[in-house]
Amino acid sequence: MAAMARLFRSSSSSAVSFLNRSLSTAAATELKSQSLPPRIDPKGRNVQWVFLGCPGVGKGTYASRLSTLLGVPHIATGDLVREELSSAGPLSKQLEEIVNQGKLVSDEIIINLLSKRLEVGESKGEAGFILDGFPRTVRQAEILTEVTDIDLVVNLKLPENVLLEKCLGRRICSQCGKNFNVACINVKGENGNPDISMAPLLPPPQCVSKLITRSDDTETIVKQRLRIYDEKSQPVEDFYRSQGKLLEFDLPGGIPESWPKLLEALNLDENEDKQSATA
Ligand SMILES: Nc1ncnc2c1ncn2[C@@H]1O[C@H](COP(=O)(O)OP(=O)(O)O)[C@@H](O)[C@H]1O
Repeated sequence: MAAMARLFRSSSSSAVSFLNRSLSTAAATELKSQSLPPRIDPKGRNVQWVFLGCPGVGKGTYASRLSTLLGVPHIATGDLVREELSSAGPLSKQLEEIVNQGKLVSDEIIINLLSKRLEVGESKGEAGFILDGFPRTVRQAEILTEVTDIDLVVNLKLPENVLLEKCLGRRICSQCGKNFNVACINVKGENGNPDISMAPLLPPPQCVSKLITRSDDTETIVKQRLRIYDEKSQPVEDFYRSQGKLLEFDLPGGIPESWPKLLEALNLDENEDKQSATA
């Protein structure tokens, strides 16, 4: 990640102006040759990963767990948007309208927010990254390809009716920021797919009175976000599939069933990696 931020800056006075320029020109081609070494995890793998998946699939949950395990930052563009939205800055009103209609923020704005986040990370010496919610359009994916090498793209999948229930059950503690889910999901598998059950992820007593629901987690807006995912983000899956970087992962259930299987699919061992990551 520091590599990515440095790469942006090496061609211009700031990462923000670099990324903005790359939206309108093909300037990034020249930069590609200046790539810096990526972050390598203790087992010798690169950790410059992207998490794809529909709203509510659990990208944030699994990306965040993996970021702790591998010692790389979890960067969620949805969080960057929400931070900007609540900051009462110049973009705040505009972002609120877009997000509450379930639409995507413009590539320009999202790249600005991501660049700023990368610069902060660079100043702290961060290396590697797990991106969650970016790229969400083929244009964003193309820009990312110009500025850094992505090693792996994990595509998390759940049936649409489960996604809707999960979004509607999502709750966030306004104090500690942790995510919970009050939905109790039991969905019969269709067309030969297995049944899916997910126990609620309930908050501890100290969070109960502080729970909030995201303003875009209403049925109408979630359905709109799912529709927009199909239209704008599904092609991003194809983009990475054609490069052989896509790992498809059908979530078998909630965290207790899915987490060990995801680690297995990624060829990671929780205990071993924790030890070597901290060695
Ligand atoms: N890469 C992106 N491009 C455009 N808009 C984005 C991007 N990432 C986040 N957003 C905006 O922030 C909102 C919330 O994002 P996120 O928390 O990732 O939600 P979701 O649960 O829909 O995946 C999105 O609906 C969209 O308006």
